[in-house]
Order: sequence, then structure tokens, then C-alpha cells
Amino acid sequence: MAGRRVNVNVGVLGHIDSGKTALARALSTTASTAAFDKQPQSRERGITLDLGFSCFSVPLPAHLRPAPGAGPEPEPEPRLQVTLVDCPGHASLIRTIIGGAQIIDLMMLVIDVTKGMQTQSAECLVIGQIACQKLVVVLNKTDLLPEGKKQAAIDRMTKKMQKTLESTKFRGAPVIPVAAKPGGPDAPETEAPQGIPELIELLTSQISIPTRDPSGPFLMSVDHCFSIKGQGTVMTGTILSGSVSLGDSVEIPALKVVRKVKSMQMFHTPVSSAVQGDRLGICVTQFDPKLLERGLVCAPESLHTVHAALISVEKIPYFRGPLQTKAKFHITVGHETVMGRVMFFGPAPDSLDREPVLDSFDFSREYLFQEQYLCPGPDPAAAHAAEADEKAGQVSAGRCPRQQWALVEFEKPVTCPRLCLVIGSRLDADIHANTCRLAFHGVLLHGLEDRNYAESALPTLRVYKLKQKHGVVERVLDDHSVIGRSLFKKETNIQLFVGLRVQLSTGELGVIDSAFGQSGKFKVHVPGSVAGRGRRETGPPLPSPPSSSLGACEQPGLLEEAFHPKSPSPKFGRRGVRVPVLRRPCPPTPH
Ligand SMILES: Nc1nc2c(ncn2[C@@H]2O[C@H](COP(=O)(O)OP(=O)(O)OP(=O)(O)O)[C@@H](O)[C@H]2O)c(=O)[nH]1
Ligand SMILES: [Mg+2]
Repeated sequence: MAGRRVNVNVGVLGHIDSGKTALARALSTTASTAAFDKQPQSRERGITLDLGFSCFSVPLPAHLRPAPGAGPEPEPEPRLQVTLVDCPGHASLIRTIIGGAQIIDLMMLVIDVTKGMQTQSAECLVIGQIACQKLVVVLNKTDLLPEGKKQAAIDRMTKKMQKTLESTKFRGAPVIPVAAKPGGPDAPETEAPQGIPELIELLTSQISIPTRDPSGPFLMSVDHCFSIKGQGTVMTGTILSGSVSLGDSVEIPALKVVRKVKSMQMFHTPVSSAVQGDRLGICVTQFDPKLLERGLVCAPESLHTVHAALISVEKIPYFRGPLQTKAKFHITVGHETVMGRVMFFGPAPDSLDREPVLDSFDFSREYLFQEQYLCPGPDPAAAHAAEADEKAGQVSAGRCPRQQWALVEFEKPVTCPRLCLVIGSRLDADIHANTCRLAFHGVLLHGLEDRNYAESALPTLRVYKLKQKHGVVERVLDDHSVIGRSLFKKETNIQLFVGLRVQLSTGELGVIDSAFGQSGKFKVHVPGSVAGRGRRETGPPLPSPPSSSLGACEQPGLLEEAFHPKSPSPKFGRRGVRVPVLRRPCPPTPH
């Protein structure tokens, strides 16, 4: 068995035809079965259709070696193995690209130097920002630049890319020119790539090894599956968490089967164990490989199949248009993409500034329904969203909560680990329309495993709509109480509204105290004193406010169910944020 190598996964992403596969080929010394567009369909279409894996290795650079005395004895000649994950570039394969981006430690964004940033380069940059920590920009095809002006053109494009990166988390990332396949497809194979040693040196200096954690449940993202006669079925993939050893039992959740690990290889070298971040081929007792082209393999019973999920959500700023509740999106959950319907909600008004929590969902809190995701700043969608939410009685104007959530209901159940990445996109959008199809991203905080989650789990989710109704102050009783009318019907049981908050048009806050008489009038207690009392007592009957006030609250509770308003099943709790607004006109100005 070979000594352990330190493995890092480097993604090769970019617009179609920018030269990603040519670059992976120029860098690699070892290829897996599916690297470099070997599949017949790829050859026929001339594009990469699936993730391709290959690798090269270099002496482990000094900055990655453990300090003397720290950790286990270093091997005599430790090496760094760089696994390249060559992603497709075609827009229709973005699910595969998102899958690839989630298993890499560093992203190489390949740009055709003669074209600059193109639509899918931008999408890859967005995905990189969500899923990756480090970036290197590779300007490819420099051989196509006219000889005398080559350096100037490279410098110009380098500056342009640096400027583009400025507004991203990759600000200051290095940009390097290469020619992965000088002369293009017709050039002889003997034509040497240019700039590759420099790129390897740059990559080596940029790479940092994320902490690999062998504890925790074993989870591997499987990208290929095939059988070997007499031996078993081989799954190749990247370990996302935990570790695996010979003889372990592993589960293939999509098939609901458990198998024993018979042998393992890393790029053709047998190994007895592997940890998070390793690229691995794992041979288990026979099952039909056709049943699992792609998917997950894990420690038995460590994954869950969910029908809906509560996610923490952030809009992708480049996505045009609002994110609307009840809209359907393509939802990539971990490594699966399904259609899902979303309902956005935010914190209750008194918790807008609460620190975001990204590792759990608090069912004990109350939340506020949102017609749309709320955006800060001068985004036109924000103004739109605020307007819509105000119409719906939500307190959004000018204030954006620090965290927003969504309930996502999947059309088909998905199997995923806890806290996995979620990306919402509009993959049906025209791929030629120069737009970002990625709409939002987030973390899956809580999966609803029960098929009947609408009855079993949703009632515990306390998402409310705020409702307001305008009434009239009929008279001021004393410094701390007023009598109001025109808020309830005569037959309304006012007792149900006792304790709800009321705001007078002059700003005082009060609480509904009790019914007053039999005609739907009510008494409001105002803890601070009532302003302009003398005038109010003797003033003329006050006119009703304009009828634009928000939805009448005929039903007890004032707080409406937030989602599925017409469906009989999921009923959210009835207690909650209670801010009906009672207005009265301002006191007349003295002459
Ligand atoms: N002149 C020139 N042509 C190149 C270079 N690198 C790649 N090409 C050509 O560009 C075309 C696309 O190269 P690929 O490596 O297949 O591009 P890709 O980005 O992997 O394409 P997809 O995976 O389908 O998105 C091929 O015809 C290559 O021969 C280069 O450095 N110079
Ligand atoms: Mg390719």
C-alpha cells in the first residue's frame, strides 16, 4: 500500500469552450476513467458532459508541512496530490457544475483571454463565492493574441478581471496567463502548452489544506459507478465528511442497501482507509451499477430523506427580479436538484437585528410571513418587495432583517446531510439571455422527514402575517384610556382581541383593554398619557380614516396563517406578533 499523500481538490470551471478540459489535460499526469471527455457522447458533441477527474502531484510545499514536533512523523518525501475536477461549461449542465463546486478546495476560473468574462464565467464566479474559499483566474488561449500586442492584451484582461473580483469575496485573487492547447484542436499533440509550470507553482503556493475531520459520519459524493466482474461494484467519488476503512459497512441511501467495503483505491493505488477530502474508488459487494450513476454513499442511517425543509436564505444579488413566496425554483440540495416551492419569512419585528444562526432552526420563536424576500439597499426589487409587504401588513419598510428563512416544499423527496448547501435557481430561464439564473442560496437548517409534514410539523412553525385595521377614537376617558369604535362588528367577541397592541395616529401606544358596551366599541389602555386630551374630549365626532386600511380582521386572533391560506391542513399556531393599528386624526391646530 502506498504512503499517504495529502490531497486537495481543485475545480476547473468556466464558460463553455474556454479550454477547461485542455487545461486539466495539460496539468495532469494521472487520469481517472472518466477524465478528458473520454465518454463517446462527450466526443461526439465536443463538450464536457460530466465531471472529469485527473491529478498531478508535487513535493509537499514547505507551508503545508507540519511544524517539527507537531503531528505524526512526516514521511521522507511527502507529496501534495492535486485532484483536478474538470467541470462542464455548458449552461444546461449547471447542476453538475454546482455538484463539482461543492467538492473542491480551490477554484480555477478559466477565461478565454480573447473573450473575457462571459455569462457562464459569471455564474461560476457566483457559485464559487457560495461554495469555495479560494480562487485562481486562468487566462487561457494566449496563443491567439497577436504577437506584438500579446503582453498588453494580457495586462488589460488581468486588470479587468481584478476589477471584476473587487466586488467579490475573491478580491485580490491571482490572475495568470496560459495557453493550454496552443494552436487549438488542429495543432499537433506535440505542441507544448505554455505557462503550465508557472501555473503549478502558483497553485502550490495558493493551496491551503482545509482541516480534514475524520470523525463524524462518513459521506461520499459518488460521481461514477461501474462493476468489475468477479470483484464487485466500484463507486468513485470524493469524501465529503468522516472517513472509511476496509471492511466498513456503507449505505447507498438511494437504493436503501448496505454493502461491505472490499477494497479501495486512490488514483489506481490501493489504500486501506481514506478521510474527508480524499478522492476514492470504493469496491463493495455486488449491486447493479446502473441503479446509481450519481449520488451519495454514507455510514448506515446517517442521512435523511426530506419532503420539505427550513432553510436560512440569502438572495444572490445578480439575480434580477424579486424572490416571491409561492414561486417555484429548481432547488439544489447538496448534490440533488429538484423543483421546490418557497415561502419566505423573517424574524418578528422585535428581532430584526438578531445575530444570524446558521446551524439550527428555532421553533420556539415567532416569525413574520413575507410576500417576498426583502433586499437591502437601492435594489429595485427591494422597493417592490417592501411595497408588497407593506400592503400585506408586514413591517418591512426600510428595514431589512439580518436573517431570512424559507420553507421549501420539494416536489420529490431529497436525501441530504444536515446543514447542507441549498441553491435556488431558475434553470428554465433562457440560457442565451445574459442573466444570472442563480437566485438564492442558503443552508438547510431543518429537514421535514414526515411525508405528512403539513399536518405533523407545520403547525409548530409559528409564521404569522401581521394584519392591521384602522378604527376611530370616539372619546378620551382619562389620561390613560380612550374609547374606540369602528374596529369591530357588533357581534365580534372583543375578548379575543384583549391585549393586542394599538397605535394612535398621534403616536401613543396602547393595548385593547376590554369591550365597551354592546355595540362593538372598546376601551384602550394607554400606559403613557394621552396627548391633547382637552381638545379630544370636546372635539367633533372623528371621521373614519380612508378605507385603504389593511385586511379586515373579522376572525379572532388577527393573526392569519401564513401559507396555504386556503388549504385545510397546515395550520400554524394562532398566538403571535400582534400589532393592529388604530388610528385617529391629529388634534386640530389652535388658531
Ligand atoms: N488556440 C487555443 N485553443 C485552445 C486552447 N485551449 C483549448 N483550446 C481549444 O478550445 C476548444 C475547447 O477546449 P476544451 O478544453 O474542450 O474547452 P472546455 O472549456 O473544456 O469546454 P466545455 O467543457 O465543453 O465547456 C478546443 O477546440 C480546444 O482545442 C488554447 O490554449 N489555445
Ligand atoms: Mg471541457
